[in-house]
Amino acid sequence: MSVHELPVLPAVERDAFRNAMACLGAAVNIITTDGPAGRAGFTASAVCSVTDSPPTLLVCLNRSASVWPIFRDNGYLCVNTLAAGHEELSTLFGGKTPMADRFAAADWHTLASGSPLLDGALVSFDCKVAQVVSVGTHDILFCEVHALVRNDETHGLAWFDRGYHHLLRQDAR
Ligand SMILES: NC(=O)C1=CN([C@@H]2O[C@H](COP(=O)(O)OP(=O)(O)OC[C@H]3O[C@@H](n4cnc5c(N)ncnc54)[C@H](O)[C@@H]3O)[C@@H](O)[C@H]2O)C=CC1
Ligand SMILES: Cc1cc2nc3c(=O)[nH]c(=O)nc-3n(C[C@H](O)[C@H](O)[C@H](O)COP(=O)(O)O)c2cc1C
Repeated sequence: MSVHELPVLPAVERDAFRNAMACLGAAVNIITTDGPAGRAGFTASAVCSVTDSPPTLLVCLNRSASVWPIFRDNGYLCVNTLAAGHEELSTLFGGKTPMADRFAAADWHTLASGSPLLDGALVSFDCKVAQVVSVGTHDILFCEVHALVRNDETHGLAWFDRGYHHLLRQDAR
């Protein structure tokens, strides 16, 4: 049997990787949870669809974030995709602000899972965390979607080139 030698590839610097990732436009989301471990929320652009059967999305959360143990212990969360105009809220949930101040800046409803739904979000996904996989510094939370709330009147918000950009719906252009 022949042994196939795998190529040894060079490492990419962390900053070069981040500069490259800044070229990828992404939706901006506030991920929330509330339960026995308490209430928490953080801004995340590392969110994407995994499969529609069962409806599942993933959220990548840095294990060094202050909110990490709260999400680990509650096991339920809501992905609130931000709309145009939510830039300040996104920055507030982007770190280093006390949790009470983050939540005081907007209006919320409680979902079946107990997680806070952001009033005026473009769309909200109420989820149960079905599986967690650790890769490097982050946990990948695979989230089964159990309820949806859409707000079809608002425009979208994207994070691109380290700044916010409004995404207008077709009929508004
Ligand atoms: N996946 C993540 O954990 C992300 C974290 N952030 C955090 O938000 C702050 C501002 O970010 P930017 O202004 O976009 O500038 P930045 O230079 O820190 O990041 C540029 C891009 O690299 C990626 N990135 C940043 N930190 C990462 C991490 N720890 N792991 C994996 N990918 C990462 C993201 O795609 C980000 O948009 C930073 O503290 C950054 O660490 C931002 C986006 C994603
Ligand atoms: C635009 C933006 C996108 C972010 N995306 C992520 C992400 O996908 N995953 C993540 O772990 N942190 C992300 N962060 C950083 C977290 O929001 C931040 O670490 C979190 O609020 C916890 O901060 P704390 O430890 O000060 O509480 C992002 C920040 C910003 C401003």
